[in-house]
Amino acid sequence: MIYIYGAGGHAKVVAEILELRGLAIAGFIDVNSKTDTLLGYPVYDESLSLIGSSPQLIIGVGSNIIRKRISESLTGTFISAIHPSANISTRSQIETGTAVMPGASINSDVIVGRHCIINTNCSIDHDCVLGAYVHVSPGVALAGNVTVGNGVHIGIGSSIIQGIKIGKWATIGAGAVIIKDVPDYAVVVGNPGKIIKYNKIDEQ
Ligand SMILES: CC(=O)SCCNC(=O)CCNC(=O)[C@H](O)C(C)(C)COP(=O)(O)OP(=O)(O)OC[C@H]1O[C@@H](n2cnc3c(N)ncnc32)[C@H](O)[C@@H]1OP(=O)(O)O
Repeated sequence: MIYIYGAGGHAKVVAEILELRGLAIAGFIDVNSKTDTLLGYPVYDESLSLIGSSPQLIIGVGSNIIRKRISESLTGTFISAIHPSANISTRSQIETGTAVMPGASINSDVIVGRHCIINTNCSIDHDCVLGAYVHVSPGVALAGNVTVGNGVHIGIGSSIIQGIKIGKWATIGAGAVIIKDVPDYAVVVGNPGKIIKYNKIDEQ
């Protein structure tokens, strides 16, 4: 039985992937939840230590920094959730805790780190390397050999040309076109992408 940490919209999508995979869901865990059930499963507000000593779980929270903090505070066996319609090269590698949404394509020799979100209908082309806690939003296109640091959010519908390096905890705005490397923590918007500010992230 698998617990999904979080009980918002992203958690619902993760739950439906697990259902399609035939995996049994024990319920959701969310200390801030306003409901007792979600999608017909119980929502618990107690800590995992009360539920079991070594549960299977996946973090269904959209915020990259919150996924990082939760993953570091929990003990258990993290699993991945890969939608059956995702096209994933057998030569690519997806680390534990990562969710891959419907229609996502991941081509040859890609590495995707732990606790990432590879969202609906995005494409990640050959030889890309993504760190941990990355969110690739719906409809994003990463060309070949793109490197993405830990905690990066790549906004919906954006495009990154081949060989680009995106620094850790950077944000790429919705619809941006990235043709130059992006420094750590930078927030980049537009076509061509320009830095508008820097994220202030406490990584601890
Ligand atoms: C299934 C799902 O829902 S997955 C979630 C998908 N969601 C996304 O991809 C969201 C991506 N987020 C964005 O694009 C955001 O607008 C961000 C993160 C880039 C910026 O957000 P904020 O920090 O709140 O910045 P804010 O809204 O104050 O905008 C700052 C300036 O940048 C401009 N700007 C913001 N986003 C963009 C964008 N995507 N493209 C062009 N310009 C933009 C604003 O117009 C504003 O300009 P101004 O100062 O001239 O008025």
